[in-house]
Amino acid sequence: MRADHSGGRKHAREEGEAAATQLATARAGTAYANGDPILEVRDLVKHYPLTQGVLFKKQVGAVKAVDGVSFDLSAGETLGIVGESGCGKSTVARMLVHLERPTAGAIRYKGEDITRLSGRALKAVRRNIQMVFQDPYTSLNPRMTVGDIIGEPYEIHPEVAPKGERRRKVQDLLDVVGLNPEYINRYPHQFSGGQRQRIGIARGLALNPEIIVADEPVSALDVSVQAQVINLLDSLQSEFGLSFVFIAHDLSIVRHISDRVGVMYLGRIVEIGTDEQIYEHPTHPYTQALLSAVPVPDPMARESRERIILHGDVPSPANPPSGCRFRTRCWKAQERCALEVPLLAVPAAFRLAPGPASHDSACHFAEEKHVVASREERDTPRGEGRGPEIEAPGTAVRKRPPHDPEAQGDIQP
Ligand SMILES: Nc1ncnc2c1ncn2[C@@H]1O[C@H](COP(=O)(O)OP(=O)(O)OP(=O)(O)O)[C@@H](O)[C@H]1O
Repeated sequence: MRADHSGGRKHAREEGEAAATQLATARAGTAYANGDPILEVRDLVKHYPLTQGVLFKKQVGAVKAVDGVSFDLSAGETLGIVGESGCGKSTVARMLVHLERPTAGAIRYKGEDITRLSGRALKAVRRNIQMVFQDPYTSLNPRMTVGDIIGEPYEIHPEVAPKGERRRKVQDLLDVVGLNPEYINRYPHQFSGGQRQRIGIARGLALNPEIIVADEPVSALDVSVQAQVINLLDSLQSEFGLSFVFIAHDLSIVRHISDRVGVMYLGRIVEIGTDEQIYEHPTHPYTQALLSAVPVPDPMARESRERIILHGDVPSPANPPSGCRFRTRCWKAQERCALEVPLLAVPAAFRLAPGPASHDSACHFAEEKHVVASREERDTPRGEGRGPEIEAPGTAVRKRPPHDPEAQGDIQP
């Protein structure tokens, strides 16, 4: 059934625009200038103890889920984090939003170490760093209305929206994410997957955060809906000056949205740089292998590229290899790789020759390899080497996401 809400749309839009201005103004006092590091993560570690025994538990080891991760996030930037399942991406995300306490390391927000904050100080910081979860089907409470779900954060932070203003604020947020504000009393099951993720995003925006940590926010969605949600995140970022940590295993999606990309393997970042550096000038063998596996729709480009097949499984994070963790699957591995942990830094070979290959890569034998089509190659017409892209009909980045009448037609009465 197609819901008709055209009458109230213009009014809702005007109100929504005012709301957007209000949200932006509310954050203006604390906003950092674009480019300043808003988040600095240093040597972050999360080890989960492995125990034995029922009555008397004895620690016999640890799952080294995250083992020395460092990166900066600049204001207004999107940092993508990619890697295979189990490499520690979600654990990093959970630590950033204080759902997990790090075993060691530091997270600095605007220069202040927030790692071990508690009580009021933690509450204040948490407001500014919000999370959007992976699965819109399970992350929304089916017994709560959309209005209650989006407005829930106001119970903990009533200073952001006093009781009398909450309904209006939630409606504004619905409008901001492209949903009809009149749907405020509906339940999650009455929405499609993409719409539910919009609801999750609206909840993430409720407290006017500066940083959004999005953990696989589109992995559970259909491809065409993925593009719509990505484009929504893109436009919200420009509108509210948000900084994103965007976690995903799909490299094409990460490229589409990220300014910089960090590649994780077995609890560590092995390579980090701008999207051009990582996708067009990767120097770490693991990044090259990951990129070589990205599906290429164009048959000619597909045939002409080299496919790197990695052998063996990812080792257990409870017992990672010595030295370089990737060495057991790496075709370049030598004795040194078992003995010395490669540092995440610009490799010596590229230090004196600045160029796109000159970026941080944790490999003793870092070497540039052209694996995916460059931007120019991708821009050439199909059939002449055009690479993968994300696009869905009618989803070009807009200043303000419109209500999506097609998707709203999905709503069940
Ligand atoms: N609470 C926990 N106790 C023990 N081990 C855990 C816990 N949470 C995560 N792990 C382990 O830590 C490692 C990293 O998990 P994490 O969920 O961060 O990986 P991921 O890269 O996000 O993978 P996915 O994409 O599948 O979610 C995995 O080996 C996982 O089994």
